[in-house]
Amino acid sequence: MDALWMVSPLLLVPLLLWTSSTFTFYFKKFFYVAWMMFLALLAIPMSVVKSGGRDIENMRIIRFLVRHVKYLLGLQIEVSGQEHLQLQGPYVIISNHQSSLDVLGMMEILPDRCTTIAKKELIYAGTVGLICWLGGIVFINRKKTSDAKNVMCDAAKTMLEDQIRLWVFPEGTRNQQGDLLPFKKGAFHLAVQAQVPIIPVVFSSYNSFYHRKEKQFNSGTIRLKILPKIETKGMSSDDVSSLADKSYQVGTSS
Ligand SMILES: CCCCCCCCCCCCCCC(=O)SCCNC(=O)CCNC(=O)[C@H](O)C(C)(C)COP(=O)(O)OP(=O)(O)OC[C@H]1O[C@@H](n2cnc3c(N)ncnc32)[C@H](O)[C@@H]1OP(=O)(O)O
Ligand SMILES: CCCCCCCC/C=C\CCCCCCCC(=O)OC[C@@H](O)COP(=O)(O)O
Repeated sequence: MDALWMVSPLLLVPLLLWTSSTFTFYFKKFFYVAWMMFLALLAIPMSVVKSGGRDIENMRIIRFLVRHVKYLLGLQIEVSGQEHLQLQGPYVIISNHQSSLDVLGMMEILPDRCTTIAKKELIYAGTVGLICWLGGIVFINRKKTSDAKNVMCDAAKTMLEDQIRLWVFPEGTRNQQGDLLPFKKGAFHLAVQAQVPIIPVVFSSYNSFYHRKEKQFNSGTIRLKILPKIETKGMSSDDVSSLADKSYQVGTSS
């Protein structure tokens, strides 16, 4: 009987851990990274067999493999305005950026022949880095604006030559404050240089289920709103600032 009194509190420890929201936060975060690394490990040989190397068509494999992950994390994704993505040819998608969880929403609506611009550090993220490279993700060095600009100028040409769509996070970094950081200009130069439309996508705030600082990661719903295109035909580099301002207004009012 004495032994039972001693063991019972010990048995409570894992139970308390399991129900603690901090434990759930770390568990889900760890699981998310580990599972994405595992999925990337599957996607690498599939991509090499399908395309023989770096090819935007590999994004189809990534999209297919990632779509179930939301269920494993207790998340639902609701999409509105899907019709705005039904455009022929290249375009630039811009969206707000809260967390690495944005990848789930991105893969929910990612059109064919669409890849993204990412910080170059991502390429070192193990299997995830390698599959990003195989998926044609365009890596930029944010610390060297001139390098980043050159890469994006080349991307504008490739978009037209290879009929590619690009997803850019114009805030340039993650932001969980529920507002929009000032927009960087790269996405707008890109769209103007390629003379292609911009399609804004707004992710709803994750604050109702996910808080990095407070270590909370509950079940919840991500709402993705795809907005009508913003034309850039006939615009020049002189119009980039006003285009960025207009896109920012559209984003904040949606
Ligand atoms: C199976 C499992 C698989 C799992 C794999 C899942 C794969 C999914 C991966 C998802 C990855 C998501 C990654 C997201 C990120 O990494 S976000 C961070 C990286 N992205 C960005 O930073 C994009 C936004 N940033 C920009 O566009 C910037 O403008 C940048 C080009 C980087 C330059 O930075 P900076 O100097 O800080 O910005 P400014 O905007 O102030 O620009 C300075 C001046 O340069 C002019 N400029 C900018 N770009 C251009 C250009 N392309 N051409 C000409 N000129 C340009 C700009 O106008 C400024 O000059 P002025 O002040 O206007 O005179
Ligand atoms: C060698 C092992 C290294 C392990 C690293 C794990 C990498 C993460 C793995 C899986 C996560 C799922 C896909 C992640 C892709 C999302 C990338 C992302 O969101 O990058 C943040 C970037 O936009 C802005 O960066 P900052 O906010 O400026 O900082």
